[in-house]
Amino acid sequence: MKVQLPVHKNEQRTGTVTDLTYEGNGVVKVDHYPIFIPNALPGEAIEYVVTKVTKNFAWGRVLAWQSKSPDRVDLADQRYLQTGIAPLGHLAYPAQLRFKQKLIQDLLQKAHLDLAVSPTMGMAKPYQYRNKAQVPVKLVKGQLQTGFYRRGSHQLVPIEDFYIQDPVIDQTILVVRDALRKFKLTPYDEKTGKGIIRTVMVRRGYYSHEVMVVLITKTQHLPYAKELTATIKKQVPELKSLVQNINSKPTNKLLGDENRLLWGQATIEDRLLGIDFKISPLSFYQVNPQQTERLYQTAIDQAGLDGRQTVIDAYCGIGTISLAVAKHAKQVYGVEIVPAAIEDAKQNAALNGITNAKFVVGKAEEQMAKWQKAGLKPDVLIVDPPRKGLAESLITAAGQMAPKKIIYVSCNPATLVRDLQRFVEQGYHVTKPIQPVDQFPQTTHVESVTVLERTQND
Ligand SMILES: C[S@@+](CC[C@H](N)C(=O)[O-])C[C@H]1O[C@@H](n2cnc3c(N)ncnc32)[C@H](O)[C@@H]1O
Repeated sequence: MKVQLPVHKNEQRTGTVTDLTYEGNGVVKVDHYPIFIPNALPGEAIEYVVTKVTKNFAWGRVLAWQSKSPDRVDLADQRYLQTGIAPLGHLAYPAQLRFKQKLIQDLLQKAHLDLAVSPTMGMAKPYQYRNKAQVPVKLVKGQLQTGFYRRGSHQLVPIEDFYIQDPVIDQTILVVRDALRKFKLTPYDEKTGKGIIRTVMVRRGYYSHEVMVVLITKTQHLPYAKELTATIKKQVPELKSLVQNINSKPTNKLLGDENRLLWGQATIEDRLLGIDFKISPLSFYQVNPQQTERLYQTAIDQAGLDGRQTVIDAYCGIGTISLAVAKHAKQVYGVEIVPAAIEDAKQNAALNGITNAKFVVGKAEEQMAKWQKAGLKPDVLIVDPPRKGLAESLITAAGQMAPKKIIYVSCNPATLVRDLQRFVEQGYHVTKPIQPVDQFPQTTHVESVTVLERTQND
């Protein structure tokens, strides 16, 4: 039987936006049927056209505004919305912070969890914060360009000012782009498999100001390598490392496994929470150092350490939290699935003279069960999982290990709320308002810190 839908494709309608989705799209409802409309904000009356219809929802595009939200800001460049560089760039920053707080509140309410959420900790300057850029290189109208892909496509939109990146990184990308043009290096073409340059990656230490440039190539051979090096070195005074990374596979994966040092050092250094880190082209490193410090400091403060505790840092990555915690704990154990990250964590521990942090490669859920069987009794468990949240077996093992406190650093409120319900079943309860911290201003990402304590002592 054909379902009668309340709207049809290409229909022009008027409506009032009632909500903003977790992806930053406005929502207009027709008889409870939602239509998602980019660049439309709650409270706005709009004329729109329906662009796509499915059984449960539709998509639309704004044709005109009859009234605009007081929270709307005129984004100077619409390309930031089109590419997804700044999907909330049209929303005033205080409203972005409220949006992130409300997103967690709404999910808690849906799950019937009566918990408080503090106002989101924001940045004084919520742009130009990223310490790393990865920009594709493509031929556009016959000219080599750097920029960003249009949302949901591989169509390059040329961009010079990336708005949320350190401006020195933006300038460095232009130097590299112009050097590639000068020596007529060809961008890699996904369709034909021909061409040389795939992506340019630039990192700059927030405290150290050291710059690393990585040219990701399809081919082993990089023509004019000497000339490119000399040009980039001359025009980027803070350059410390210039690397060619070879990625010859037809893949969406950004980096290949092979690095060739073209000039300078193989790594750059920066600091986080007073700890020095060496960063190589393949290392994971947090992209908003200022807010990472606030996020992790919040987590560490909540752990209430006085030098006597044993702490587990599950999903420890390169050990940022573990190493910062080590100063305030008796012993720290970190587990992480990526071997290279654990290598970095060990090296960073040595670099900083930290001897009370042990790092293990493995799945956190399996390692937790092993530690539990071996009789490890942590006082505090810190978890900082990827978006999919915690494995149920980890929560069970945590329940059996019975740490007094669990600090949950989350980058996805939906899985956070699911996991909080499971922790309640394991005898834990949330003792403080959940603290959102804005790690990615102008985007829809929501990070937060939650403190759980054991309900009954056993
Ligand atoms: C949000 S990051 C944590 C970053 C870390 N706190 C840092 O500062 O480097 C999540 C980490 O979990 C790791 N991971 C993903 N699944 C895992 C698993 N099953 N067990 C252990 N680690 C895992 C990822 O490789 C990633 O490093």
